[in-house]
Amino acid sequence: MGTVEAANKQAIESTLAQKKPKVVFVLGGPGSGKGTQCANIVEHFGYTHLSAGDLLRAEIKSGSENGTMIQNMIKEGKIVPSEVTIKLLEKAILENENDKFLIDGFPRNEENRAAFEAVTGIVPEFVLFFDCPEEEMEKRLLGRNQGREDDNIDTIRKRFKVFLESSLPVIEHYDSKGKVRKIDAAKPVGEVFEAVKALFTPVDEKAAA
Ligand SMILES: Nc1ncnc2c1ncn2[C@@H]1O[C@H](COP(=O)(O)OP(=O)(O)OP(=O)(O)O)[C@@H](O)[C@H]1O
Ligand SMILES: Nc1ccn([C@@H]2O[C@H](COP(=O)(O)O)[C@@H](O)[C@H]2O)c(=O)n1
Ligand SMILES: [Mg+2]
Repeated sequence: MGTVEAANKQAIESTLAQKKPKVVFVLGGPGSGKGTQCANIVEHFGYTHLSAGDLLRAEIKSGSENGTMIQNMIKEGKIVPSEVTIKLLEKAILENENDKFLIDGFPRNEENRAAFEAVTGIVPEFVLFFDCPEEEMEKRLLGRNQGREDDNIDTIRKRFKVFLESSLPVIEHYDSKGKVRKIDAAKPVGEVFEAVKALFTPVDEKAAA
């Protein structure tokens, strides 16, 4: 890394440390409904939604030098190196005036988790975990129809394997710290959101209701 690049990196990290954003990680298997529920949380609770997958897909579209590498990784259901994804997340947090963020689909593996913590110093308020059987997730992904290159049966199977082998251990890590809020995501969208709402509604409002 050159001197200017290193100075820029340091400036971003110190600005981020001053901003002290409130972060909720939103995790769950592919197709468990993370994006769907994040949209509801944004509408009701004023968070900003940052999907790591969406940021990576936008990076491909922008024609960035990492675009081809990211596209190949996504096609194979593999996890992009942390430095790439963290840089995109840092930029998105700093460019937004909000101070509370839903970070969807990140951290996806131990490397993501440890690097994000080391680089940003941000510890999540809690981790929202959408628990859903594979059979249901597969059905949802095959019916999603959003033109995603990774929504085909071969890549879906690879994504499930990566979720089990690399992402579940991250959820277990946060569970051991008492940070995981597990939601039954196999239910209809409205019922899932009722369970989500209870987690975001301040305790005093719940008492008054
Ligand atoms: N509770 C639900 N019941 C039935 N269908 C759902 C439910 N939640 C989401 N869906 C549908 O399932 C598909 C996947 O949902 P969504 O994109 O929110 O999942 P995701 O967890 O963000 O997936 P990915 O990890 O691939 O980004 C979408 O077509 C969505 O409309
Ligand atoms: N932390 C992450 C998040 C995502 N990816 C890659 O993007 C793909 C799609 O992610 P979605 O959350 O939108 O499903 C995912 O399969 C990975 O290839 C990543 O590398 N790191
Ligand atoms: Mg999504």
